[in-house]
Amino acid sequence: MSPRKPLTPVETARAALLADVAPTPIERITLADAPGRVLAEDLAARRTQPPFDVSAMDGWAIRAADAAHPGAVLTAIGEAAAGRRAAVPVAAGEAVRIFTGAPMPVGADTVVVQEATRSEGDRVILGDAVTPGRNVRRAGADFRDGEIGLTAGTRLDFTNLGLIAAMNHAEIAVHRRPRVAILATGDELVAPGTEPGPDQIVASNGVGIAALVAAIGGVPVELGIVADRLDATVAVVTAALAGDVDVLVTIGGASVGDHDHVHAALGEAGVDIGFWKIAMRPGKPLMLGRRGRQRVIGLPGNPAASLVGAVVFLAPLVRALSGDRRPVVPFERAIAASDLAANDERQDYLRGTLGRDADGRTTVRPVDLQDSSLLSRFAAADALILRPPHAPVAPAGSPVEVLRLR
Ligand SMILES: Nc1nc2c(c(=O)[nH]1)N[C@H]1C(S)=C(S)[C@@H](COP(=O)(O)OP(=O)(O)OC[C@H]3O[C@@H](n4cnc5c(N)ncnc54)[C@H](O)[C@@H]3O)O[C@H]1N2
Ligand code: MOO
Repeated sequence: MSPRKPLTPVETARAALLADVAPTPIERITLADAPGRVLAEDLAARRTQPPFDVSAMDGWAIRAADAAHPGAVLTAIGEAAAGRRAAVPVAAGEAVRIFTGAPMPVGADTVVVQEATRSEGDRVILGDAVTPGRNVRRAGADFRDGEIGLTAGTRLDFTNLGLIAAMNHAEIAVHRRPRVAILATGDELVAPGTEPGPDQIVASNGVGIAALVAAIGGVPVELGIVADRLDATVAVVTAALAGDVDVLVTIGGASVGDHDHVHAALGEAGVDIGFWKIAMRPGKPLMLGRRGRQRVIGLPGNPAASLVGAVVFLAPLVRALSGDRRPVVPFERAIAASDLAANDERQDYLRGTLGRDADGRTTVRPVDLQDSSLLSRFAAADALILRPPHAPVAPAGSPVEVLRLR
């Protein structure tokens, strides 16, 4: 046997995967369809907000100079409400009844909250002296006409869609959702809900991968299960790549056994495999390839290897194809709640559960069993704990890097 080729470091493989991703073509959508999508253009305000000075409170619009002394008495001359400005300007000694969101009347510069006043007929009696400009929101305080409010590459959600609406865009340009075909391979697999034969199991990885793809804004395209035969695998892969998919994900058959045909099948289907065998655990036999603008990710069959491979490679790829300029979600700091063993040359992604210590710091504890076949332990985890290659023992209490799964 030939000596073993060194495994490719995760970061090397991922950098190559993401280096020249061209985002999918642009389409225009309404704001109702926008959550989870990524803006494909810089978006400028089509108006100034607020468009005029507005009152921040219910009260009286006055000239501050009239309230330089406590107990000043003014004459009420009209009303201004949100959507309806006062008909008359405010002159010295006058006040306009005003409500939150109403345009400031001409002549007035300050709003006195109603709780600080008393009125008798058309007389308004003020309390303490007021600060000029108080309770007035200036025109343009939020944004001005022509200003860029959001830049291309921004992922759209509840925090920024209101801004787009307020800037008066009803439609926006986004990148089309990346289409991700998902193909399971293996004679042992049957679809969920069917009765497995004596030596079979239920295919489960594709379900989780489809859910991940959908959650990050892609469109999963289920291709079902192909048998462990080279000709059948070549046929399905070729047909899949002839379709309108941006990414093909295969599951299983990635290793070196006599029934692992994916590497050969991808080659026969014209896929150029740039990487096979990554220095990671789980997920070592993972493949990264391309055919023209289409990308192929060959995930290993063990469930945790499939899902971790999808988190580490597929999710950033789908985000990058969507136009997201920060496709790799950074790990965050947590405190190990138990001792972590020293690591070998494969970057480890331990399944773990998050918690909090007495000081309010985020803690993480590996689940009891880390075998890559265990779906129950993956479902129990809410984070991956990163153990870099050759990391020394990390005693309980040491800082570690984690990635939240939910
Ligand atoms: N001699 C070696 N053997 C193995 C190596 C190695 O380096 N040398 N690597 C091991 C590692 S690491 C992994 S991971 C597995 C991956 O193997 P494959 O990608 O070829 O996966 P399969 O053999 O097809 O399946 C492995 C396991 O996963 C189950 N499976 C497959 N697909 C699904 C699915 N869609 N849903 C649920 N479960 C699935 C399958 O039944 C097997 O039990 O190789 C090691 N071997
Ligand atoms: O990727 Mo394999 O599941 O590490 O054992």
